[in-house]
Amino acid sequence: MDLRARLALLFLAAGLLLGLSNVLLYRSNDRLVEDMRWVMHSHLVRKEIGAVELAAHDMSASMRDLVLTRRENAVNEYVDARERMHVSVERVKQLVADHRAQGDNVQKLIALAATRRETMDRLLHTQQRDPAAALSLINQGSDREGIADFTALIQAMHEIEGNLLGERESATRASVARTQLLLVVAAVTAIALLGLCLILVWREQRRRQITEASLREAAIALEAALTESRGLSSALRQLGEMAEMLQSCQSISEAYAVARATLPALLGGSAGTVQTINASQNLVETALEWGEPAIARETLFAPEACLAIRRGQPYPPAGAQVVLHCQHLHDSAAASPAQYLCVPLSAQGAAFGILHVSCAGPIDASLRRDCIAAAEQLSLSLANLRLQDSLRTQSIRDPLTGLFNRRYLEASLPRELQRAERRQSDLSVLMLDIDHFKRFNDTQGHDAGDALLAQVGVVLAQVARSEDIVCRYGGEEFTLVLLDTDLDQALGRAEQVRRAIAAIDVSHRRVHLGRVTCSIGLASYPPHGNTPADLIARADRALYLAKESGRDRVEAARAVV
Ligand SMILES: Nc1nc2c(ncn2[C@@H]2O[C@H](COP(=O)(O)OP(=O)(O)OP(=O)(O)O)[C@@H](O)[C@H]2O)c(=O)[nH]1
Repeated sequence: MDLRARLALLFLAAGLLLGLSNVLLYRSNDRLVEDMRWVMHSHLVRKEIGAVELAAHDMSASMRDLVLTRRENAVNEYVDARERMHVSVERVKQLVADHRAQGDNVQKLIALAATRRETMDRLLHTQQRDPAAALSLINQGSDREGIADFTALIQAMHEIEGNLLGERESATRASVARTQLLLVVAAVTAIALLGLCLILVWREQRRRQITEASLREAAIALEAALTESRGLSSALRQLGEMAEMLQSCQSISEAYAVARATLPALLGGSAGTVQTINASQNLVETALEWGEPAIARETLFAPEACLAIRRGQPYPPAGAQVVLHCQHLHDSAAASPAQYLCVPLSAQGAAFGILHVSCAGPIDASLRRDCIAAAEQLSLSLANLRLQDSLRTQSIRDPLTGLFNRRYLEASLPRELQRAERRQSDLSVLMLDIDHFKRFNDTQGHDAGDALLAQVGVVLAQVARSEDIVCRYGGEEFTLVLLDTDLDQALGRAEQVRRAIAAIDVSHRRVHLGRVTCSIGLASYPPHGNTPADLIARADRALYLAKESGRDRVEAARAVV
């Protein structure tokens, strides 16, 4: 039942109760008025009986006064007392008409009063005719004839009326008490109902206040949710843009450029860095950074120094008490554990780096969420690009020496020749073969042969310029494409290579295997040909000549006639 219905019911009950108590009060009041009227009536009766007695007494006194003193005014006083007694007797008669006993007494009183008047009237006549005879009658007590009966009757009537008065006063007191009780009951009931109404209204008001407070809280929560949702949608949009851009990256450096451009805005208010574990898996290196770090950090550190890398999970964990700190952060991290976050960059469950952020204040839930989401995107993209890099490397590199393979040579030599043709520049091809490699293999073992090939690869990479293309052509044969290099320059470079190979002190499993030499044949564009096949064939033939001529030497192709 709602408040309005309850209040209506309560007011109805209050109305009924107050109406009932008013009716009872009204009736009780009527009764009280009636009782009081009867009390007044008894008082009046007693007063009139007293008036009759007084008039009778005055009649006797004035008669005696007349007879004894002959005072003229005494006659008038007698007449007045006589009249008063008559009037009072008549009044008493009217007043007690409702009461049988008093009614009977009144009849006697009328008779006795009449007798008293006759006795006194006779004495008055005697006084007027013969004062001495009147005096004699007074002295004989004639004036007191019937006075005893009269007085006794008056006493009896007084007593009856006194009893009646007592009863009526008791009834009046009872009426007063009843009325008072009713008044108290009505007042208490009214106060109780009023109190109940007040309690209901107060409870309703309290309920409304609570409802309003919860509505206000809900509105605040809604506003916060909206703000968070706006922030979330903005972060999602930025993350989406970053993911889209990362997808179009073809190299890790491009991915870092995208990350450098998007992370500062996405992780607003923070400073951060993306750091990756190097190929040797022993150092974490800085790939990119932004902002002024709130906590000083190392740019190069061991992977174990980062708890996020160790645990494979963001660190510090959300809401947990931080006891340990990442060792790549300086001591200030201990004083402000909530101000930094390291999120591992991982692929197939293995961490290959971290996204680290730090703030001047505590890192809030939304920044934490965005960091984790950004790290996921970066992980996916970087892992993908690393895989692509690795596949690309596998497809163009020789796994033993790390040099380009023959496939790469066959793809790049035509391109470089075209470019040389366009630029009208020179280009030379060196074919290099290790001397008596079979013998080396046979005497030192195949593994030692592999080690030698790897060392030759290292030396060739060292002596080559950055623009040179150094390939393992196959077996123990190597090819160097020297850009912008004419025949003379190529002869010089070839000699330099030969000496470098000859200088290798070959060792395998800490065992020195002696020296090794190589033979080199070279051909140049334009003098020896203008197609890759021509240049390779002529360089190969020059190599054959070098072998034939005793090995450990450089031979140039014969000029085309
Ligand atoms: N260990 C090792 N040996 C290889 C590899 N590829 C080719 N060989 C060996 O290289 C040797 C090449 O020998 P040959 O071409 O006959 O000539 P050579 O012994 O180098 O002698 P010359 O070229 O005449 O000086 C062969 O025994 C091959 O088995 C490789 O990847 N590793």
